[in-house]
Amino acid sequence: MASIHAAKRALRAQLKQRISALSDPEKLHQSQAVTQKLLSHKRYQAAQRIAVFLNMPDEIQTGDILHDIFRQGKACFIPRYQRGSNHMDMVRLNSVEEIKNLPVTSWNIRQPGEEECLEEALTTGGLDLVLVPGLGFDKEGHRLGRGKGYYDTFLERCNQQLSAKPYTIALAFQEQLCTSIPVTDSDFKIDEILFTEDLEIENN
Ligand SMILES: Nc1nc2c(c(=O)[nH]1)N(C=O)[C@@H](CNc1ccc(C(=O)N[C@@H](CCC(=O)O)C(=O)O)cc1)CN2
Ligand SMILES: Nc1ncnc2c1ncn2[C@@H]1O[C@H](COP(=O)(O)OP(=O)(O)OP(=O)(O)O)[C@@H](O)[C@H]1O
Ligand SMILES: [Mg+2]
Repeated sequence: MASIHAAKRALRAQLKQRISALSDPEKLHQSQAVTQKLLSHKRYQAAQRIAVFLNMPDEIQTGDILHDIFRQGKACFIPRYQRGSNHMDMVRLNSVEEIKNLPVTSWNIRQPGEEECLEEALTTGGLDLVLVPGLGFDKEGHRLGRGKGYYDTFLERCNQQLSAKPYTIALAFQEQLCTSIPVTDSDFKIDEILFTEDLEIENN
């Protein structure tokens, strides 16, 4: 167990370095390719309720996806995590314009303030699709996140509370593909990972 945590920590550091070496044009190019793949994906097109993250600088850029979700009239939910725990809710975002008015957390992520009373995906009809961020992925659908367990815990709650569990798609730069990711029992397997090139991975 301790060695898995150490292996995860080492791989996280390595992946952060690898991603930070990508230039802005390269990140933009890969983000556009992944976005195109997602927008033409059957699961995306059929989904009415979608959870999407507001990307950090080292993640696939989700701006065009957010615009498309609203253009298509789908319901959009974004993470609101609680610092110091592994609790995260997916809360309703009503328009793309709202994003720029959201406060920035100490980890530099835009998200609604805790005092705001917002529609929560899990109590108002669940989710059809969860777009999942992460630092690294392997072909089995294993995922390495940022080490706080927010998505693992959230997806576990989806399974407990929802009759239909959401489909999960991770969005990643090619550089985030690893030969294998060390995992424990609480790590959730992602249904599918979208990369730039012809490397898509399906796990069902
Ligand atoms: N765009 C985006 N939003 C997201 C996530 C994500 O991975 N991406 N999350 C997915 O979980 C949640 C936030 N989780 C996070 C977990 C760790 C760090 C982070 O930067 N940690 C520092 C070290 C923190 C510390 O130990 O004090 C670091 O990595 O340098 C950021 C976000 C919810 N929102
Ligand atoms: N379903 C769960 N319930 C309770 N604790 C969990 C759950 N999943 C993970 N954790 C705990 O969260 C911590 C971080 O887990 P892990 O190292 O897998 O993070 P991660 O998957 O990289 O992060 P994230 O999911 O936030 O992107 C671990 O201590 C783990 O035991
Ligand atoms: Mg995990």
